[in-house]
Amino acid sequence: MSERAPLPPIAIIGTGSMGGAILSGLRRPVEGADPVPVRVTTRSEASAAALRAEGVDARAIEHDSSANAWAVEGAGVVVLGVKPAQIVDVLAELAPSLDADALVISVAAGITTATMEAAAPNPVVRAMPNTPSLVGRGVTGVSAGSRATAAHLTLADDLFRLVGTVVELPESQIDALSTISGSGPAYVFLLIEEFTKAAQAMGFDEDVARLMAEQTFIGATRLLEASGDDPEELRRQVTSPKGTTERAVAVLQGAELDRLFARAAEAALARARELAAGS
Ligand SMILES: NC(=O)C1=CN([C@@H]2O[C@H](COP(=O)(O)OP(=O)(O)OC[C@H]3O[C@@H](n4cnc5c(N)ncnc54)[C@H](O)[C@@H]3O)[C@@H](O)[C@H]2O)C=CC1
Ligand SMILES: O=C(O)[C@@H]1CCC=N1
Repeated sequence: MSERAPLPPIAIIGTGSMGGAILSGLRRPVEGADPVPVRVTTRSEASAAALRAEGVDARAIEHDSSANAWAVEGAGVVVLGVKPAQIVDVLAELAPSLDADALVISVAAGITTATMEAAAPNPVVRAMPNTPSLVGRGVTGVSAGSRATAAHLTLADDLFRLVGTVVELPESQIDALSTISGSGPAYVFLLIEEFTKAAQAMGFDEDVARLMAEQTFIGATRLLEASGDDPEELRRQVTSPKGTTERAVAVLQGAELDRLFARAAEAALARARELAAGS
């Protein structure tokens, strides 16, 4: 996360929530390191203009139909940040413009390296990041396709290490990782939303309710990180015997919270398989 490995020029095709998070990580200044040259594209001219206003080399396909070809010209790494259903078409369209050794990295849910390899002759890596990459605290699973060498995988690792932690794993586990760390920030934000509503139901104004809910989550996760203790031990420290927390935790466990999380992850996995099948 701290040391920046020298990276070749990078193109990001599709700079929305996830592509934008990766872009922000890449643009964070690192002492003693030159900025990584990055070209990015979006569909709409409005979002490309907003990026240009922040100093990003951005073009929109709506405005310039050759924008994607421009972005990949001379790029050593091409990150595909478009929707899963667009990956094959976008990659096939890009194929004639790609440098032969350019590494293509897709972050799309469900789309396999075999599917990408059928669309372009380049080496491919499949990655599953998450939006905390925006603040350098992402978790990214990476898996190499059949044409990618160890050096290509290292390149993908180096790129995603700039925006957080990287886990190398077999492609058969990428969808499962996605159900936990890829989607996980949404589960956390949902819990904060529900926690806020519970505070409002107790009579607090929305501002105070949000402050209590958000700062409690942030404080608890900082404590988890700083202490190095297990979450179970930290929970025990809050749960006084015969106290108030014990009652609340009993309600949550009585609602089979464990099964609920397992079911949610299974639902996400099933959807990844649908996306892989093109639906
Ligand atoms: N949002 C998330 O937390 C995560 C998303 N992903 C994956 O990232 C990909 C993108 O998802 P989001 O960022 O959420 O979607 P998004 O809708 O925010 O971003 C998609 C971007 O692609 C651009 N775009 C559409 N067609 C294009 C084209 N032909 N050429 C160039 N740009 C084009 C759009 O303008 C937009 O900027 C998906 O494949 C998703 O599975 C992966 C991990 C986490
Ligand atoms: O919801 C999705 O399909 C993407 C993949 C993981 C997080 N967002």
